[in-house]
Amino acid sequence: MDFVMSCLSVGENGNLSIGGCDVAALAEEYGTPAYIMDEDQIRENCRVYNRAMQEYYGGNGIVLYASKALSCKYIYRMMKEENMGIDVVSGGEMYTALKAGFPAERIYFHGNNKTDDELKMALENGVGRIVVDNVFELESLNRLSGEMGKTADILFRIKPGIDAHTHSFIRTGQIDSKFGVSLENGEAENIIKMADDMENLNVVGVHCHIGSQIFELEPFELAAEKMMTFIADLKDKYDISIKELNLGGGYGIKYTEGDTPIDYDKYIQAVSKVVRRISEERGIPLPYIVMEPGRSITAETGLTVYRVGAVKEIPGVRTYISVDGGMGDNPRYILYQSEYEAVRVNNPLAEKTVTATLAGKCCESGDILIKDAKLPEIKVGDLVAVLATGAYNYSMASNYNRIPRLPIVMVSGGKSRLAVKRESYDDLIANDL
Ligand SMILES: Cc1ncc(COP(=O)(O)O)c(C=O)c1O
Ligand SMILES: N[C@@H](CCCC[NH3+])C(=O)O
Repeated sequence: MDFVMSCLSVGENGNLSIGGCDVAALAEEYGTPAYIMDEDQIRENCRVYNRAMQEYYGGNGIVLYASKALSCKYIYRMMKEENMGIDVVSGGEMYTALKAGFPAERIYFHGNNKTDDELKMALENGVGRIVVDNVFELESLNRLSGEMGKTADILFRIKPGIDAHTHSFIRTGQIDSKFGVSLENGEAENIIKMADDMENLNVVGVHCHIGSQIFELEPFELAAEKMMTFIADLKDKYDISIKELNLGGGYGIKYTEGDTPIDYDKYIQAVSKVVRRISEERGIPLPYIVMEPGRSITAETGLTVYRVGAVKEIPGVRTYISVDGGMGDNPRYILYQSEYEAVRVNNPLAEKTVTATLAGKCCESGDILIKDAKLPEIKVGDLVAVLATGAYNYSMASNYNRIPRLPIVMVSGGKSRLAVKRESYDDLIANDL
């Protein structure tokens, strides 16, 4: 039996090990609960994408890390070192990246309701691209750019009308979505024509993102086909040249044994064939390609280690194993009924003889990490690791019940260090007046 995360192994002492570090020793050193991430694996994932960009597009493009998956200064510094760009979706993410010294020109600013202050911040700092979502934003951006004496390089977020098979909350490419303008009814075409006449804006590209945790090739190929056709139509009809095509992220990862992600390399190869074919057929130059993977860069590189505080067997009904974290550090079950796998830190490959629900410590019945998890015998005091929590956990964490947020421990080559400190009770009251 294997782990769902390839960076895990079993150490000589029989404990779970990540990036050459004993998880029990890390739990001792940094306390529980804690996120533990394999830095080398994050870097390798970036390199897989950068190599694919080189191989299939001859390097004519950029890979952005969609930093909503996990945003902190440490990771932005890593992304800079790995020659990645980043996607930010709020003033807060942008601020964090800039404070980490991330180069502004490699930042793409997304969002369906950017405030004037956020747009000004992007313009002031020379953020590389602003991905415009709607006509109101377009007008604000043109006005603000004029007032500030700047020209903004923009892309448009477009709904290509593709319904990828994933949880309805994380689908974004279909017509009924709050994100972007739609291809179908001429909305996209109209807004681009409008922007083309605006003095302070430079229309550089188009963007789509069809959803997240997608396991199929076809929706990506279809999106690329629709977007390339749209680019060619704009050229034919209005002589508008779109130089940049941003195809978003969304590649699925392995949370449980049942998940069957495709090699990222294969997605990129398949999509590049579509892009090249339409470029030839329609006689338009190959656009500069942008990709925005988030989850697939960090999810499988991280785990969350918890300590068990209570085991409650309700005869004939269910057994609850309660740990010292929960929906505050991982809200994905309560939001999407997401599935995870957990292992006992000691002897993690022991036979799974127990079915029990791994519950959090929040005052909420739905505060569950894994419903009916398959586990080995677990007793109070044991350490349990929930796997593949490296994306959309820390970044979606809350202080519900005034529980301090967890630290992020990075491991690399058998050594560990803190990327984010554990919040203290004083941090919790720091803004209380
Ligand atoms: C615009 C945009 N780009 C990229 C991503 C990253 O998606 P994923 O983490 O699924 O790769 C998202 C999130 O779904 C997004 O909204
Ligand atoms: N936050 C989501 C995905 C949304 C992606 C952002 N558009 C998750 O945890 O799966």
